[in-house]
Amino acid sequence: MHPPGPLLSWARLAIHDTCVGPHFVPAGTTAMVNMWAITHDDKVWPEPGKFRPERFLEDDVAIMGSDLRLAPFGSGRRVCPGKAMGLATVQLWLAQLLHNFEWTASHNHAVDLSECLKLSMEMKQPLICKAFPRTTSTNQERVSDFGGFGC
Ligand code: HEM
Repeated sequence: MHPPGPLLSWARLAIHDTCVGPHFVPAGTTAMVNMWAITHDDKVWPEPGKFRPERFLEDDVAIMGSDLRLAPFGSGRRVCPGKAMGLATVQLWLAQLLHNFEWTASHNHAVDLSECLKLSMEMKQPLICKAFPRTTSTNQERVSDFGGFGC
């Protein structure tokens, strides 16, 4: 829903006249896929602005490129060749962070999911949260305020 690369692909050049749905695309046209617009279109995703991860339990959506409602790695012959590695790496980071720390929002900084469009999609406001190690006996010792990246 928040594609890290909002403009999915680098520019593509139509080398022949062609049609995409009802749209005629003449040869020589440069085109880009705006994945951000697709994932924020309420005709495609009900209430796209809401953080509702359970939507993926209700509707099984393939993310490897065969379902164009959500294709963070692109699709077709130029699909990301690192998609399996990317998924495994992100899942490993996330699992390790959740396994080793308990996370809470910072009292002083509310979670703000606003986005800032750059070459990649960044958070407008840094995500500030507190991490408590799960391994300490009290489990209450504050380790750090973790500041994510923002614009
Ligand atoms: C979460 C991690 C990743 C995301 C979200 C991602 C996303 C993307 C996207 C959207 C494209 C453009 C696809 C298109 O044009 O249709 C792409 C292309 C590409 N990615 Fe990734 N990628 C990730 C990880 C990786 C990794 C780990 C590697 C290599 C080890 C990699 C290598 C490439 C290459 C070489 C291309 C260009 C493919 C081509 O133009 O033929 N990516 N990636």
